[in-house]
Amino acid sequence: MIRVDGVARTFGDVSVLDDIDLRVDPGEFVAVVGPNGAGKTTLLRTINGLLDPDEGEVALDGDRLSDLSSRAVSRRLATVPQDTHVGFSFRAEEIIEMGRTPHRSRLDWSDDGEPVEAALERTETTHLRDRRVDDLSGGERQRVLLARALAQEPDALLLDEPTASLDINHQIRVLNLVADLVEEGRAALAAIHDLDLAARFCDRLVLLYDGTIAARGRPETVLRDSRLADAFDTETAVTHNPVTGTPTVAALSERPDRDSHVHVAGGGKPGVAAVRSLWRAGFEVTVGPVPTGDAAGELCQQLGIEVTTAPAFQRPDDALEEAVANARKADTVVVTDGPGSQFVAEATETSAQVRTDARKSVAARVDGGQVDDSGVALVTAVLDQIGDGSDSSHLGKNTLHK
Ligand SMILES: Nc1ncnc2c1ncn2[C@@H]1O[C@H](COP(=O)(O)OP(=O)(O)OP(=O)(O)O)[C@@H](O)[C@H]1O
Repeated sequence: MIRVDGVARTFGDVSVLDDIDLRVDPGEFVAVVGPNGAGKTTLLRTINGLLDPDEGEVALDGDRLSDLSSRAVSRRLATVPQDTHVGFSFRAEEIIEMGRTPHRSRLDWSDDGEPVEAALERTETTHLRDRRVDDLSGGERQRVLLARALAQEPDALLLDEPTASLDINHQIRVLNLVADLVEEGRAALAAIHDLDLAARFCDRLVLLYDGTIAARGRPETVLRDSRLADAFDTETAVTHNPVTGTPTVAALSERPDRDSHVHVAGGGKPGVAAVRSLWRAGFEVTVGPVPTGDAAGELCQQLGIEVTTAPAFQRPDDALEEAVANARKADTVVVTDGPGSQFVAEATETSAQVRTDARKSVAARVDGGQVDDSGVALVTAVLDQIGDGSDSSHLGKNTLHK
């Protein structure tokens, strides 16, 4: 088990890690995620003893790292580094045999070779055993270093970007292998840039940002945490991969900042198209009511947009009241011909308050409620409606679909 207690580390006067607490139990695969320079490698190097923390301590199976010899640490913990350059022209098999060093006594260098054979097999590198490591591709070298870590027969694994040089097939194979090793009772901590892979294979994510752990927990929770956008300095949308069923994250390009609020009435395909284009164009958007489980409602949840929902085929009294309140606050209301829109249309058409308060009335009935794929016509109509024609002229597919 890996335990990190109150670890701090500075380089010069720059604090890279500050009061980090972390625990990885046997049978757990944890990913450290975070932007470039967040301190992921520094954290891993502090855990394997290559760097001393300025404050705090690291323990392996309850023993303080500072009390263990480097051989003792290497018997418990193996590292697959980010930089796979070895520096000497060894054969792959010789590199993997180095993983046995912590287990050999100084006098007896005999070894049954079984762990090396097993490591070659599990990492599918047997065919590379006689090749010189500096002739191998980056991905092949990365698998050889994973094999060296396995030959070490550790209880815990540290992996720094283990899939960085791997093709999509080997990414999955290597992470499946790590997941299998974890299921056999090891603990694994990996710095992983690819949030989708981290979410798919790891039990927990730890978001490292600004020297501290900004969020931690199950992948779905961390990836939906608002601090993810701060950490990566970009808005993100989290959806579910229909094949793996695990979260997938899209970084979104910067939205223009428009100080206008649009309420969208109606879900389904027209609602999705309207929400997507208005959101991308930078409006504050509210939506509703839409039927429970509606695609527009799901999109809103992924984008963090306020949406009111109600069971289909029922008059959505409470949801309608809320939606009309949002429509009343909005600068304009877009009524699409998606499900649920008729209620707001009725309410806004009969509500003098909505008509007068929101500059309001029902604003954009673009193409009879249909929204074209690019959304340009809709966004232009909304800008015209609220008297903000300033930059509608350059709105094009690219602006809206980045
Ligand atoms: N030996 C060092 N001397 C000075 N600064 C260092 C040293 N090692 C790391 N740093 C700095 O510490 C910060 C964290 O680096 P680190 O490599 O841990 O980040 P990372 O999260 O692994 O980044 P990446 O995702 O780019 O691999 C960076 O600003 C880096 O420049």
